[in-house]
Amino acid sequence: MSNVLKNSERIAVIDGVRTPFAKQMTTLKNMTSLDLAQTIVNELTSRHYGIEKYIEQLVYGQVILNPSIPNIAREVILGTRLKSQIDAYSISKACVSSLQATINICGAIKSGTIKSGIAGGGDSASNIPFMSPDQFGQWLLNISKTKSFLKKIKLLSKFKLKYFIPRTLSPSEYTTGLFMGQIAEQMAQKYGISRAEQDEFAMKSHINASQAEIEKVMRQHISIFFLEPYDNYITTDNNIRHDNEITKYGSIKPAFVQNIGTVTAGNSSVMTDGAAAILLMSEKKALELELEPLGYIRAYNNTAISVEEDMLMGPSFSIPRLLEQERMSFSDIDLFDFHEAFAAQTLSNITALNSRNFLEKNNLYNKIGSIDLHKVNPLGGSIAYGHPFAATGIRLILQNLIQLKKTNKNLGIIASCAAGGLGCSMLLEVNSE
Ligand SMILES: CC(=O)CC(=O)SCCNC(=O)CCNC(=O)[C@H](O)C(C)(C)COP(=O)(O)OP(=O)(O)OC[C@H]1O[C@@H](n2cnc3c(N)ncnc32)[C@H](O)[C@@H]1OP(=O)(O)O
Repeated sequence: MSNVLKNSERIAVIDGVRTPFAKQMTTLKNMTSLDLAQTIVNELTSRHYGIEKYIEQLVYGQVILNPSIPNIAREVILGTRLKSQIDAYSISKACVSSLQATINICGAIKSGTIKSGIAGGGDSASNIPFMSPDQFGQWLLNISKTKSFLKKIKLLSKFKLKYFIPRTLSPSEYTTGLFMGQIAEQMAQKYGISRAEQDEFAMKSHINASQAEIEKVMRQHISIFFLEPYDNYITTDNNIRHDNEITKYGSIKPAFVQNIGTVTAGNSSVMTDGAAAILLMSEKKALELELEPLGYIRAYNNTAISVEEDMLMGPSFSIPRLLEQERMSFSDIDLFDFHEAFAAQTLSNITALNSRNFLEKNNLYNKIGSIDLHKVNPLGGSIAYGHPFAATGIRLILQNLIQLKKTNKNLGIIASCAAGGLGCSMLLEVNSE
């Protein structure tokens, strides 16, 4: 599924902000997903005096769903300074959730339904809902629906101890039952990505992110985050390593396939808490309000592939389709920001994109040339920052636009794989006028 937004209809990214990203069960552990979402949307809107009256819709993505808050987007509206008349809905699309939230707002703007909206996404990996087994719920329902006292007693006697065994978020893919890390191992084997290459790539992610933090490249777009009881605050991501030695990476044991595996804690993204949001507007409305956008969303592509093998290869299908739509090749693109679920997954995608064989075999547009690795994730990626699933897409958009602007460049591509064989890519453009 593709969409090209013609120049005259570009969607302006007015501004964006994210929380600092924090490793699971660290500084943000006491913030629920809703706390993170409300805080970040409040922060975004408070940066633009009077903007609330122009916002017409909010779409918010989440992966770790809380059944007691089925529409978190609406709770964001009701718990912030935004008008209760603003439409809001929530979506869940694995790691591309906030990219899909962005695409939905773009679609609503393009169709003329709205002129301005907020897209966001985030997850708290520290606050995972635990559920009772289904049989426990049915047992309780049966008891409550039974009118006869004797029958109730009989049902009570059928209680089983296993009802106390909680179920929670599974780190494995539902259909195949495979862990994401196992899938990354499978891809590393198929695309010939060695452990040394993975470690090197992961270390580069940390080195680049560390440098970006020192240079405060993203500082304006990372909120100062006050921690309850509000006598303390954080401003930086806490997973970035500033002391990188390749020998340390090499000494970490495989995490998903014992002994012979190559995917480790060092070359994987970690479970993370965080949220992000962007303010989107039609180009015309932005001009009318005399707002200077960070940049524009020019086109995007959503792709789905099979889950049996290579499940995290979505970008390798999505990007050629995006380039074909735009009649472009890699040499036209100044900067790439790819989600790094695992070094093995990112490198497998880059290898496939650079392989004429792969493109031809999959009937993909093959006049795309090859990716210059120096243009990939120059500010670091998910391995260093962490990966609060539904926030990562918007982190990619922000990072890409800020770096394009800083380096006086114009066009960027961001891309992410997602569980379920999904992939999404976007073509971004800075305000070059
Ligand atoms: C969902 C989608 O739609 C698409 C996707 O994105 S798929 C990806 C989804 N995400 C995942 O699957 C999460 C993958 N990651 C994980 O499951 C876990 O991080 C993991 C199993 C790989 C590791 O977990 P863990 O064992 O708790 O790691 P952790 O304790 O932090 O690190 C282990 C050791 O390595 C060390 N280490 C980690 N990174 C290091 C680095 N960069 N340099 C040096 N040492 C490092 C740690 O210090 C630690 O050392 P000690 O044992 O001495 O303390």
